[in-house]
Amino acid sequence: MSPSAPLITADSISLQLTGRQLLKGITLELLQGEIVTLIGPNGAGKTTLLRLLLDLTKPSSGSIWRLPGLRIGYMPQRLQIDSSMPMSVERFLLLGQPGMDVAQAQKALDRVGAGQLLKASLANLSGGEMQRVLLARAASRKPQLLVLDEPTQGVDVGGQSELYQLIATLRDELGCGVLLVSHDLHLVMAATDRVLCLNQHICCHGHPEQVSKDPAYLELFGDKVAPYTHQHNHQHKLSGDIADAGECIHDHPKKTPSNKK
Ligand SMILES: Nc1ncnc2c1ncn2[C@@H]1O[C@H](COP(=O)(O)OP(=O)(O)OP(=O)(O)O)[C@@H](O)[C@H]1O
Repeated sequence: MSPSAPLITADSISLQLTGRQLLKGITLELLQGEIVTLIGPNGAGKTTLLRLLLDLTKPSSGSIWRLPGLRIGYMPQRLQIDSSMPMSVERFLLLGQPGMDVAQAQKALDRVGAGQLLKASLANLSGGEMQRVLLARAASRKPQLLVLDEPTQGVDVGGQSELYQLIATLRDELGCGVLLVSHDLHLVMAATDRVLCLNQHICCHGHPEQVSKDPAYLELFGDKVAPYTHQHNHQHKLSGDIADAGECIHDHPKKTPSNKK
């Protein structure tokens, strides 16, 4: 497979659930070896879009193509752990992963700088340790695509930069594509190839450096490299729907959201 072979292609996908339009007209391409970051405000549909791409939910319209036999490593946004049920990190890494042995579990932890945690109890991990263990599990089966839903949740700012650096290193080592959801645009800028800004539809997209000079981007994010605040010049109803019948009043880049430069 060539370094930039398509892994997943979505063509005009939309999703309506219980009468609400959650996603509208999303077209995107995920390529091998590329880190794509999905940003957007709470409730923008980021997790919902991941679920569609992972084939956990079907779109109401549009189509999604996946590379046949695509191996995906998924890191969920949060993991509910019942503290009354003790589970070691080792057991968690082996659980539901047939063919994986303790040596491979150790290697997966070493890869994310958490080798010392093999025998630790999952319930006692710090926020940063837990994110590394989740990342180790997602990356443990040589995925062609890593899908990471807010991988730095609960991690302090210094730890967040380290984690993003680690994700870029994993991409280089595994040669996989990466799709990650993040709220902290300023931190992911350095470790991402392409940004997709989602608010039910794709508001803007492109290479971070190109996008950071793009008037549409500046209109959305301002020109400060500061903690990410999301601003739109269109209104959303309480339901989350766009008030003006789905039409944006800001200009959209003409390119399709692929990495065609
Ligand atoms: N199964 C469902 N049925 C109905 N509505 C849903 C369903 N799943 C999600 N939603 C709604 O879709 C919207 C988008 O949710 P989603 O979790 O995708 O947002 P998000 O961008 O990931 O948000 P956050 O940044 O807060 O994690 C929300 O308003 C949510 O309530």
